[in-house]
Amino acid sequence: MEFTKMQGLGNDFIVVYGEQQLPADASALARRLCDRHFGIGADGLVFILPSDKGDVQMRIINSDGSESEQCGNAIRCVAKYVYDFGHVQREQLTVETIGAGVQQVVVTSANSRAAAVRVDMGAPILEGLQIPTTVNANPVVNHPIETGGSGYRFTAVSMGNPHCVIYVEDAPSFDIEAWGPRIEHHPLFPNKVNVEFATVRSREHIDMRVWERGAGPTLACGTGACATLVSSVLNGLTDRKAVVSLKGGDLTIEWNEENNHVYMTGPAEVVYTGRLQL
Ligand SMILES: N[C@@H](CCC[C@H](N)C(=O)O)C(=O)O
Repeated sequence: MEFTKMQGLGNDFIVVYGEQQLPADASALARRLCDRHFGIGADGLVFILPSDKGDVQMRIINSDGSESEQCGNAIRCVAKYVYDFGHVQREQLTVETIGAGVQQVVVTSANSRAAAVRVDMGAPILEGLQIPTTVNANPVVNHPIETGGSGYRFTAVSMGNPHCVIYVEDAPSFDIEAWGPRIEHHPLFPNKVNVEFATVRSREHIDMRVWERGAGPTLACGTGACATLVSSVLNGLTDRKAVVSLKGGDLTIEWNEENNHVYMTGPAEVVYTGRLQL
């Protein structure tokens, strides 16, 4: 099986193209291949599959073997893959996802390669039970969460996958390893949750660190950056367009007032291509 190692702001994926459907052993394969010592090493295993609704379908399996409904950094990698390798020779293309429908993607190219990718990530889901959280409110903003006496407050947003945004004094130095896993598995979130720890620096700039459901600490999370911007607008902390700075770099996120859609712009890179001995 051929694969391509790709990354978006250091959120890294093993990308497989050419399968007709998700392999039955995709979960076990992800656990094995994503292992950083005994496998290739990645945050997730991504399959680019045929689609009858868009140009391609994306399926993303986290490094723990669980499937996610959506992944912002992987969508940009998928767009770059199909554009750079000539599978879709258009700068505007569509990617079908499990949790967020068909997404419109625009590639900006340089020397016939995708240099930046802008994704219409669709409308955020703000209704508590749909996110899902057990909090029956719409939206779920600045809600208390008790975990080991922490007394944090969170805002919940789904971008197709669930997110819990918590504001802290200094996100870059925050101990996400201590708090991330407790909140990921908290009973408030029946499908578990991705956890974003954010610090608003100005109305156009947010620092964020992420603990991902099924993957742990990663260098960046596209859907997490979108959820953080939406949360920051709901809390009156930022304007509707801001740069979200992650450990792996910056994403520009905009929540459009007219159509309610969230737009994410950022890079994607090919690291290398290889062949798997299965
Ligand atoms: N890194 C991703 C999100 C990947 C899936 C996530 N761990 C989940 O389980 O929902 C992104 O860039 O959005």
